[in-house]
Formats: sequence, C-alpha cells, structure tokens
Amino acid sequence: MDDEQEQHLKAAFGDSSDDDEQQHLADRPEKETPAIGDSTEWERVEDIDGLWLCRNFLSVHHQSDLLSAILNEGWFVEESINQAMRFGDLPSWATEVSDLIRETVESVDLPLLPADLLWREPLFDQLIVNLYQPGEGICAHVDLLRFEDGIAIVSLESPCVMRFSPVEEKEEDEGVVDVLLSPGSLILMSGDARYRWKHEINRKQIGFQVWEGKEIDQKRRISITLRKLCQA
Ligand SMILES: O=C(O)CCC(=O)C(=O)O
Ligand SMILES: [Fe+2]
Repeated sequence: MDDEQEQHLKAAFGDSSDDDEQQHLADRPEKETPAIGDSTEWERVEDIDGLWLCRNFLSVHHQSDLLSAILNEGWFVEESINQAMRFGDLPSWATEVSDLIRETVESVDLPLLPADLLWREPLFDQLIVNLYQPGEGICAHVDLLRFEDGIAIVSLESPCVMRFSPVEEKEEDEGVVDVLLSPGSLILMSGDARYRWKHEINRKQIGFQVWEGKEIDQKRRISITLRKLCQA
C-alpha cells in the first residue's frame, strides 16, 4: 500500500495497525452511508391514491436514537399518558425527521407528495407522538380538517397493521386495504388517502393482528405523526 492510499484509509476509517483489516477496509466502497434516497424503497399502496409507504426510511441506528430522544422528553413517565402533542416549534429530533422526509422525497423521482405541500414552510408544525401498549390502537378516522393535506407517520418498535377503509359507506370490510407499518417505516398520506380514506389500528387483543398468515407479536409501539395546521 503506498503512502497516499494509507493516508486515505486513515482519513476514512481511522488509524489501524492491522494490515489485513486495512486491506479489508480498502475493499469496501468509499462511501459507507448511501446518499439519501439511494437506498429508500417506496411502494405506492394500490387502490389508494396518495398513499405511499417507505419500509426502510430509518436505519436501525436512527430508530434507536429517535426512540431515546422521545423517551428523554419525559412525556411518558406516567402510565396513564400515552400521547404527546406539540404545535409550532417542534423538538429538534422532530425537525430532523421532517427535514429527512423532505430531502428523501425530493431525491426520489416518484410523485410522493405534491410539490406545493413538499415545499411549504414549514413542512410540518404539529407533532403527535402516540404510545400504544399491546392491545391498544386507534379507531377509524380521517384526520381533522384543521390540518392541511400531507401527513406523515413514522413507526417505531412493534410492527402493526394499519387498515384503510373508504369514507363512503360500504358493507363492513368491503374495500379495506391493510398496510404493514414496520419499525422505521414512513407513510405519506395526501389527497384521497388523507381525505377519502379512514385509517385505524385495531390491536384489541393479543393475537388479533395477523400479517401474511402470521400473528404479529404485539409489543409497545410508538408513532410520530407530523402535520401542518391550516392557516386561520
Ligand atoms: O399511530 C399511528 O400510526 C396513527 C396515528 C394517527 O392516525 C393520528 O394520530 O391521527
Ligand atoms: Fe390519523
């Protein structure tokens, strides 16, 4: 290995006296962290216009940092409290998530969010963190109309099934669409997905939620919902 190469490796990976290790490191791609967007995989949820799912939005590392930041807020020290709401200036970790959403959406050539929503300022000014213990969920609803279009939900910890059902009355369960929200995933709702579909999480009993024939092991789940208030 020549000096220049060695310097380069030291700069990239730190000093090491182990030549084998350096050789191994030299084989690795120069850039360890993929550029935003390069690695994110998006799925348009069939049948629901404006609903997009990114299963790998947050790395495992980012998920655990985010979880620590949320728990460090001290919002959930009492068992009876399972929701925290913030308006206006959001905690820095939430602003980081919001920035990451914008950067990621911008870097992907898919119609994930209409441009007027993506570039509004701020992108989000309201935050809800929900903490669900096993057996807890949320009833079918359309988010309040005092929030603009363009809603993001990031999931942490236990996976769950979110069920979408059309607002227009149908026979029970007719036309429902289930989406698996795995930890680290992000969903974006705009247009029809936001206004013409209700969403719910039904985890009434342990063993109640099943995905692809397998029961979901219900544990605590934390979600981060980001929205923007309509102007008065
Ligand atoms: O917890 C979730 O994933 C959904 C939360 C939600 O729909 C809401 O707060 O309006
Ligand atoms: Fe909601």
